[in-house]
Amino acid sequence: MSELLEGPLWLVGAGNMGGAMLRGWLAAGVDPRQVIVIDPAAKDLPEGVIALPAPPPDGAAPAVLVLAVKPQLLDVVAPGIAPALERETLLVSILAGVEVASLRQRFPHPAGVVRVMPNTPVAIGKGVMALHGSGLSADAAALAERLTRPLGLVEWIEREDQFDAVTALSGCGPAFLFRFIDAMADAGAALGLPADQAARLAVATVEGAALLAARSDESPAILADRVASPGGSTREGMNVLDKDGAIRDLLARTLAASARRNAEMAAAARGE
Ligand SMILES: NC(=O)C1=CN([C@@H]2O[C@H](COP(=O)(O)OP(=O)(O)OC[C@H]3O[C@@H](n4cnc5c(N)ncnc54)[C@H](O)[C@@H]3O)[C@@H](O)[C@H]2O)C=CC1
Ligand SMILES: O=C(O)[C@@H]1CCC=N1
Repeated sequence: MSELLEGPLWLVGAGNMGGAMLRGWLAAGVDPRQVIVIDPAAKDLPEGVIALPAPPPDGAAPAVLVLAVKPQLLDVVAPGIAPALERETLLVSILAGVEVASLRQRFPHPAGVVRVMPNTPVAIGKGVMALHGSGLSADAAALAERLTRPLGLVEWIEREDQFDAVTALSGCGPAFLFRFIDAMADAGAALGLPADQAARLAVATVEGAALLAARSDESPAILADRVASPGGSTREGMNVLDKDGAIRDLLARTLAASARRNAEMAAAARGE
């Protein structure tokens, strides 16, 4: 048994996000034999992890149940899983837009429920995990922390109604940044660089800038000013990004669209 986990963890759905969390946990020292993946189509599972198409027939409940299927599949998986859980099982859901009340409706036994909004960099321990708990004992909250800390930054979110915003910012955020990296690389190639070299430069520039921002006491605005010498070339470029609030407006509309979609998924899970 690892120190992270004292009983079995069932992972329902081991696709892009569930699989990334699983790799993060194993890298953090979880014993693969403590994990049961319940996913009829799981691919490329790490060695030692038990994979089953349905809950194990022995009737033993898991210590932790992690729900990681598409939100639209909630009502497909819940009837098969819910009866196998007990009051002490910690229910962890990463389903975008599915509220605690909607989870409790489908999974009535667990006392403690945690909504987690992760992102894919958890696979390398550099993720962001936003947590919102309901009915958590001190032990259950500590278990949720132990499980998420090795995967990256953990932030507890007081109000569940802030989850759509968190999802848009840090849950969806990696995809927006990957688009930004591609667009920067394409722009460099359009100026005459070989495409593969432009791609390497773009990734390394974003990596370095993000690490510098993370480690610096200065705000990103100050760090940007440090790059932009007065009358120099950075200022000319930033003038394009800043014209009429172009980049702020673009990101405000991008996050608002994602948050809106989350709210729609929440309504669907409420049966509206
Ligand atoms: N991909 C991401 O970056 C993030 C995803 N999420 C949430 O994670 C959840 C999963 O998303 P992804 O991993 O991207 O989707 P995915 O499609 O990659 O993975 C879903 C997995 O569920 C499995 N599955 C399908 N039917 C099943 C069933 N009846 N029983 C058990 N497993 C079944 C599939 O085989 C697949 O492996 C979603 O609810 C999403 O909102 C949350 C944060 C970030
Ligand atoms: O696209 C989605 O619905 C999920 C939520 C956050 C990232 N992926």
